[in-house]
Parts: sequence; C-alpha cells; structure tokens
Amino acid sequence: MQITLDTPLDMHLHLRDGEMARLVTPCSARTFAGAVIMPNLVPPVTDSAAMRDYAERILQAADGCDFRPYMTLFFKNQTRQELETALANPLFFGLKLYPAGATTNSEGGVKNLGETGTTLHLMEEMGIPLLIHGESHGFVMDREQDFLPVYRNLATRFPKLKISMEHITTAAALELLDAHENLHATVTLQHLLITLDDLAGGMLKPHLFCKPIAKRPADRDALLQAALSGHPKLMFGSDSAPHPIHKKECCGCAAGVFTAPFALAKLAETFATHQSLDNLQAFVSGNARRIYALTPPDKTVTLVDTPMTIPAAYRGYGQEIVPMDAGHTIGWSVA
Ligand SMILES: NC(=O)N[C@@H](CC(=O)O)C(=O)O
Ligand SMILES: [Zn+2]
Ligand SMILES: [Zn+2]
Repeated sequence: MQITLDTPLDMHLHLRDGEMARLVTPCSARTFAGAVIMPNLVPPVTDSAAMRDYAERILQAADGCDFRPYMTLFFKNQTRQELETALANPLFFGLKLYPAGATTNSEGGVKNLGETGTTLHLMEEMGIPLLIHGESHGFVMDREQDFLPVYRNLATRFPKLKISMEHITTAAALELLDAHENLHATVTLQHLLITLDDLAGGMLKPHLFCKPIAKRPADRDALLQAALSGHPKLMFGSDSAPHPIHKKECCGCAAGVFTAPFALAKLAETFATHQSLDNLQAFVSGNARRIYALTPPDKTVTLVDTPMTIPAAYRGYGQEIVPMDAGHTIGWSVA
C-alpha cells in the first residue's frame, strides 16, 4: 500500500533557534511543504523585524528544501501600525496568543484577556488569524475545558475573526468547534494516540509530556474519529516541540514532544489501520489550504507501508533530542 500526499502542512510547529533549529528544521522541511512556526523563542518573536530575521534563519536551516515558514507573532496587544508592518511580509500568517505562564516560554503572554479587544478588532478587520494556546491556570486535566468559554466568547464577539484552537485534547473542544463557524482547530499526533495512562499510568514517560497534557480515552477516541473522518475544520498541527535531552530526563521535565521527522509516516499508518487513508490529504493539507487560502510550494511526499524504526535520538550541532516512541518500529515510512 502507498499514498502520495500533496503539499503536506504542519499547522503548529516549534523550530526553536540556533543549533537546535539547524538540527530540527530539515526534519520538517524534507517532507512538509510548509508549517506554521510558533513564536515562543526567548525572547518571543513580537515584532516584524524579529519575525523577518527568524524566517531568514529558518530558510537557511531548511538547507535547500522547498519549505514555506508561515510566521507568527507572539500576541502583545499589537497596534494597527505593527499589524500593517507584519502584513507587508508575505510570510506573515497570524498572531499566537499565550495566556501568561500557560506553557514553555510563555511568561510574557497575556495576563488580562479583557485588555485584548482593540488588537482583536484590528485583526478581525485586517483578516489576520488568531491562534490560541487555550488553557486556564486551573487543575491540569481541566485547563482546556475551563478555557472553552473564552473561545466561545471570542468567537461570538468577533464573528469575522478566524480563531484556531491550538492542539485540542478534549471531546468538549471538538463539540465547540462545530458550534461556531469562525472556530477552527489543530490536533497533534500524540493526542490522537495516547492518553494520560501512556504518560503517567505506569513508569513516567517524560518524552510524552506536553501541554496540554494527554487526557482520557474518550477524548483521544473522539479526536481520532474526527481526524480519520476528515473533519473539515480540524487540521494537523504536530506541535513538535524539541527540548534537549537534559531538559526532559531530569527533575523538572520541560513540556513538549518531538515527532516531526516521522509524523507523516505515523499518520499514514494510523489512517491505514482504520481504513481512512482517503481522508489523510484533507487532514494534513486540504483543510488548512481551504480555511486559510494557502498556496504552499508544490511538493508531494509518498508514504509506503514499509516499516521504519524511530531512532533512539536525533543528534547534531551539539544537540541531542529523544523523540516520541524512540526505538519503536512503525509500519509506514517515507518512500
Ligand atoms: N506543547 C508543549 O508542551 N510545549 C511547547 C509549547 C506549546 O505549544 O504549548 C513548547 O514550546 O515546548
Ligand atoms: Zn501550546
Ligand atoms: Zn506548541
């Protein structure tokens, strides 16, 4: 069996910077035609000059692969002038809103959602998408569900604003997705496959630890069914989020799961297992292209049911990253 995908897109990706970016960027750029690049560097990418320079470093690191970085700015109540400057860069995609402290490198995020209205109005008027890490500061298993009223409120107050609920992990978020025309969502590979049990039900698995935390079997099953069915508002966003091994295998494990190099192969295996290969194109590209009218570079990738073993670690440029399912064999690979 095999499948050829047109212009695969990763709608939520962390490429980091410096040596780490040099190691991980090709892992995505080899198979994806483009990706939405998250701005949570230290310091975060808040202005157009930083965004332009970061895009340049990413293109350098892509090492000749035809790969479009769809750049985001870290939400900071940007002014009309700042948004106009961003829009002048053809690689600019949208603003990413992090509640302060919700996840890795988000300390500079939004402290008071009540103060975001002016920028959100401008974004609605200018057609700039809003991407949100939607978690409260409540109990860890409830953080996404707690945040759903915020999504509902924003979707209602700004009906023309395209809002993406990033990396959804609950059946409740899927329900909300269907309730508002201007809500869209990304979902990761790991949240289609694992539950909290895989992370913490036995020996603790730091390489499966991310935010939002993996949830219940019923949530995982609902997300998987939605993806397999080619749900038109659900897009693949790996949230591939590399951390050096010493930040994961330690006391105080950083949140983030690294999946970029084999994400498409694992998705093909998953969709094939559930006789849903026909819907993979929509999930990894078609939905995103339609929702955002994207025109990524022409690129196809063929996946075949030839097994591959996920490496124990990815090494280079003085970096070492342990991926999800290190050392496991999966049934599909890139041809
Ligand atoms: N998902 C994660 O657990 N971590 C991401 C940040 C994020 O997407 O929330 C990271 O940058 O490491
Ligand atoms: Zn996030
Ligand atoms: Zn992320």
